[in-house]
Amino acid sequence: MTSDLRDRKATLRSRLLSARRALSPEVRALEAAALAAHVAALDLSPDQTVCAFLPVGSEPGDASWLDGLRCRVLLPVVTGASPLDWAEHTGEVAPAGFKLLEPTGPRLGASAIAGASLVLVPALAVSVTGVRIGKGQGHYDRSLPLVKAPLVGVVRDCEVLAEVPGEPHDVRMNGVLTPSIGLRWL
Ligand SMILES: Nc1nc2c(c(=O)[nH]1)N(C=O)[C@@H](CNc1ccc(C(=O)N[C@@H](CCC(=O)O)C(=O)O)cc1)CN2
Ligand SMILES: Nc1ncnc2c1ncn2[C@@H]1O[C@H](COP(=O)(O)OP(=O)(O)OP(=O)(O)O)[C@@H](O)[C@H]1O
Repeated sequence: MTSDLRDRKATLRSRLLSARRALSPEVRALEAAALAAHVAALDLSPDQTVCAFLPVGSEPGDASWLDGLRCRVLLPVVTGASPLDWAEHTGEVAPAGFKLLEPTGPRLGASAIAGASLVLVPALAVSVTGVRIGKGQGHYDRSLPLVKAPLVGVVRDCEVLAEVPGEPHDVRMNGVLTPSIGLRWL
């Protein structure tokens, strides 16, 4: 990666994170309720698997959307600089690195993501052409090449941008899920 691209990504990340942290608890609660309603309206059957995530910190949404999915939900587990591991969402979580809450159940292995019908991907922003920028550790970048199902970036409405600096390893999102609009295919 060129230093110019690295700088542009770092500047964009810090701008997006500052804006996220400035949001009031009231706005966050309204967004979380809206996202939970949107995922509850997705037409998933109980035998389908969705890879989702448990929002933390200033991320849009909260734990309530996981139950609204009404199917088998897998949550990510960080295992260092390798693809993410996965475990089933049962409601039991424990604090983990990066201020995350991770599921405590049996680890299913990195390949579990390949069996998902849909992957909801945390992002700081997604461009209108599907380029995603995340927290900068490459965790999802290393896992998404294993997926054949649709990839949906979960962001705020103002985080769907005209352009996001991308690299060859960035796997494009097929859609975005935002609090005001819900699921939009790109
Ligand atoms: N909820 C959630 N789970 C996730 C991710 C994510 O982005 N969100 N990940 C995506 O790859 C993986 C974990 N990777 C992460 C990498 C860096 C940071 C991080 O820098 N956290 C900051 C706080 C950022 C904030 O306020 O939003 C910190 O620890 O200070 C978090 C997660 C897997 N699980
Ligand atoms: N498929 C991959 N295999 C190995 N390393 C990778 C892969 N994809 C990305 N990386 C490395 O991960 C680091 C972070 O990448 P990038 O800046 O694109 O993060 P990001 O997409 O914002 O983060 P994340 O995926 O954690 O949300 C970079 O150093 C990059 O080289």
